[in-house]
Amino acid sequence: MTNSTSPALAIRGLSKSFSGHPAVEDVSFDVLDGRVVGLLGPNGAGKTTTTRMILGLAAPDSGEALIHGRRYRDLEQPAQTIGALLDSAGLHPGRTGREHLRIAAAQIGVAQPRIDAVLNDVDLSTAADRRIGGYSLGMKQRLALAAALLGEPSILILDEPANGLDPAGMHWLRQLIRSFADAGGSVLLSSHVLSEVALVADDIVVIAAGRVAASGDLRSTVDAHGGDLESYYLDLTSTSAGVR
Ligand SMILES: Nc1ncnc2c1ncn2[C@@H]1O[C@H](COP(=O)(O)OP(=O)(O)OP(=O)(O)O)[C@@H](O)[C@H]1O
Repeated sequence: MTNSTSPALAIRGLSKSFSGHPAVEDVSFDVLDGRVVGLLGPNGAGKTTTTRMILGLAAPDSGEALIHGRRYRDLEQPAQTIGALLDSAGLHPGRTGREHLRIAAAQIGVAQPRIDAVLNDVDLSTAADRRIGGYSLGMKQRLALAAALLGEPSILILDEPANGLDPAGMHWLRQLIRSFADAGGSVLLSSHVLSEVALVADDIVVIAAGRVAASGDLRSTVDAHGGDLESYYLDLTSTSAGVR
C-alpha cells in the first residue's frame, strides 16, 4: 500500500561514487504531492545519477530514495506509481510510435485503450503509425513522455523534457506539467533551461559538485536573492570546478 502521509519522493542522504570519485554526496530533498520541483545543476553535477538512484537504476553507496515511503524495487506496480522520461535516444527507429507504446504497455500490464489516450495527451495521434526513425527530436520526446504516462503514475521524473521542442511545444509541455501537478501529481524536472523551470516549478533543488547547494520554494528563495533565478543559480554554482 502507498503511504500517502509520506512525501511523493523523500531523498535521504544519497551518496554515490564511481571508481572512488564522488558523483553524489549526501543529497537530501523532498518532492511533495502536487508540487513541481526543478532539479538544477551544471553538467556533471550529479542530477542524472540522483534520478537513476531514485528509479533503482543505480545503487546508492549510502542513503535512500523513498517513493511514498518505499524504495523503487519494493513497489508492486512501479510504472503505475512513477513514470520517467530519461532519454528518447534509445527508441527503436524501425517501430512506429504506436508499436513502441504497445510493447511498453504489455510490459507494465496496461490495457491497450490507454495507448490512444496517451497519444492524444502528447499530441501525437496523427503520427502514431509512422516509423520513429522519421520523427523529429521533439516528436521522440513526446513519445517518451507518452510512455512515462502510460501507467497513469502519480509521480513523473523528467530529464530535459523540453529537448527538441519548439516554443509551442515548450508551452504545451509546461501546461501538461502544471495540470499534472494541479491534479495532485508530483514532478521532478531536471533541466538546464532556467527560464522554463522558472515558469513551471514550485520548488527548486540546485546541485553543484554532487551536493545540494540550495533547495526550497522557488519564488521565496529567488526573491530573497534579488529575484532572478539565473543570477542566483550562477552564484550558487560558480564555485563548483567546471564540468566534472
Ligand atoms: N556510469 C558512470 N561511470 C563513471 N562515472 C560516472 C557515471 N555516471 C556518472 N558519472 C560521473 O558522475 C558525475 C555526475 O554525473 P551526472 O551524469 O549525474 O551529472 P548531471 O548533473 O546529470 O550532468 P548533465 O547535466 O551533464 O547531464 C560526473 O562526474 C560523471 O562523469
